[in-house]
Amino acid sequence: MAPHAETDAGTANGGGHYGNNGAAANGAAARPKFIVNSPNVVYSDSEIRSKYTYRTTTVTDGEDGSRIVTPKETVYDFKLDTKVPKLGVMLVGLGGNNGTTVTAGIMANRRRLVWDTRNGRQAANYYGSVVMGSTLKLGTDAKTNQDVNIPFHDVLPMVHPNDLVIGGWDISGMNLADAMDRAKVLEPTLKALVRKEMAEMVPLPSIYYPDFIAANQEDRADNLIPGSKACMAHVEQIRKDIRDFKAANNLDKVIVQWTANTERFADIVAGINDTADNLLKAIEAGHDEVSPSTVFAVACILENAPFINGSPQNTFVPGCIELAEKHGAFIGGDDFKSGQTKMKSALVDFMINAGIKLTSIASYNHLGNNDGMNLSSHRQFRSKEISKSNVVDDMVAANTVLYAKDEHPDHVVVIKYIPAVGDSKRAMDEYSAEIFLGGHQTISMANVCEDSLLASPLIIDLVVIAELMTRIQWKLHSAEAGGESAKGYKSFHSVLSVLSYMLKAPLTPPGTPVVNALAKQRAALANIFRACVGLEPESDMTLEHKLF
Ligand SMILES: NC(=O)c1ccc[n+]([C@@H]2O[C@H](COP(=O)([O-])OP(=O)(O)OC[C@H]3O[C@@H](n4cnc5c(N)ncnc54)[C@H](O)[C@@H]3O)[C@@H](O)[C@H]2O)c1
Ligand SMILES: O=P([O-])([O-])O[C@@H]1[C@@H](O)[C@H](O)[C@@H](O)[C@H](O)[C@@H]1O
Repeated sequence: MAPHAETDAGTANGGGHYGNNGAAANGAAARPKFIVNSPNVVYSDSEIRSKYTYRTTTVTDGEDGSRIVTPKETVYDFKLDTKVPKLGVMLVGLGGNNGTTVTAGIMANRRRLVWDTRNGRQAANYYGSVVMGSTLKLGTDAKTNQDVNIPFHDVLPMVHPNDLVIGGWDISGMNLADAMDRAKVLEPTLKALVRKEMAEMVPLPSIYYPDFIAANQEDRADNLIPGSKACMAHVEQIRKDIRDFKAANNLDKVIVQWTANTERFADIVAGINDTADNLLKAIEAGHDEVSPSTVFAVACILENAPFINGSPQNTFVPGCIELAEKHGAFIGGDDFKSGQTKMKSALVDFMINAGIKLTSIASYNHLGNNDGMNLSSHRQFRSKEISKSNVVDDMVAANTVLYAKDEHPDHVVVIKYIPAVGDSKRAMDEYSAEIFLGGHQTISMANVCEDSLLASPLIIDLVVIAELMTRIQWKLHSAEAGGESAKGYKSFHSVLSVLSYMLKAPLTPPGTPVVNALAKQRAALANIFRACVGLEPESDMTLEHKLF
């Protein structure tokens, strides 16, 4: 049977979000899916303003060694621009497994494609995207007293992924149809339906500094901007590419995301990449310790295009973070958290918060895609080993009942390259723990992760949420703030730690703690968006079901 063409204009991806596909993408203000009935929330044609009381608890040491716990309230004013922009996303590594998969996936959803598989007809979907595939609790039904849950995408006006305009760069000049074949991720029947559109897409030439990725990547490097180490010409070319892409597609904004190969870590060198000024000088001087990903990040910061790093290398050297802060540009990273590590962060969260003393984690996987081949080189593997290992640190440190200071579970990360399995990574993990009265619990897990089908929805979430964050501003409520400085609204800090749910090694503003616990990361995301429309955090206390 021939691949099924597009379904009729069904509702698969219609309504159910702010406006219809595209309707809100022309910069028009999106119609809210719900109205908050509160004196603290004011709606206008282009904004939602809310007054939000943020309640925390400070702990101080009492005189007798006790602890004094003081509830604290900070009143904020939030301002949300409800105009959903026409958004472009430029992927570095567009021709890779993730790049081709996310591009074809958005095409399939936009056209509501249905194709044949050996298990029957398959319709396009956005499963695995927290924004498009999950819900959050809005409140309790006044009549039935039951939870009312809404699509996550409906909580605030967000770009719909069907409306994204995609482009990007790759050191491989292969068109996306051939690159999709090279990736070996998608069903032939789906590929047939998007082949024509994919074949028309060819990645822009990119910068290639051989020392930063595995030597085994050299064969595909045939689409290059001249020059094998950092220089300002590279920064300016990338900036021009962003401007040209924005103009050619009549875009309001562009977000850039690194889904290119994992690089080795860059050495942090005083006088080279430790400050913004030194980093720019180092690029001007052609210093060979500046990586391609850092050059892309600098170009995006200077072009005011949010830049997200989906790989584990330390793209955001201190000078890069300082540059983003100076320019008020947004950055986020690092390393998509797609399958094995997402499971790890959830399982460790459960075990440690259940009072089970996790004593060791053996985290092995093998995969056979090009990412795996790149990671078969030790220096690139080391970047990944770090991001996959640090993901439990906060949960362990928070439980001083189970762990003494600086005590932590043994944790080994192994990644092997086995071409035969392709993109279908096999993860095998063993979690050993001590339980009651000297007992032991061992959890052994096999987890087959189709890496690009798991990572692609994260690429979408990172883009949609990062764009939304550019439209949220805050200030201390005037009654609290007093001085002139409180009168102007500010954006969130340049480092978008709110993206942590999608990332293995969340980048946070300098000096702030890293949270890896998966439930906390998702709660932070949902509750920050609730606060933007004046709603309290979801506490799950459900006193209404307990006190009567
Ligand atoms: N589940 C996942 O797939 C997953 C999860 C976490 C992180 N990642 C990371 O995402 C990245 C991409 O994964 P993938 O499976 O798509 O890998 P891939 O090797 O298939 O694709 C990477 C692409 O980047 C290109 N490239 C390399 N250097 C470049 C440069 N300087 N400029 C432009 N393009 C460049 C390569 O030619 C290739 O097409 C990897 O770093 C991987 O570690 C993937
Ligand atoms: O599934 P996950 O741990 O989140 O992430 C994946 C790793 O398990 C795998 O080893 C690596 O090759 C991929 O690039 C990705 O990082």
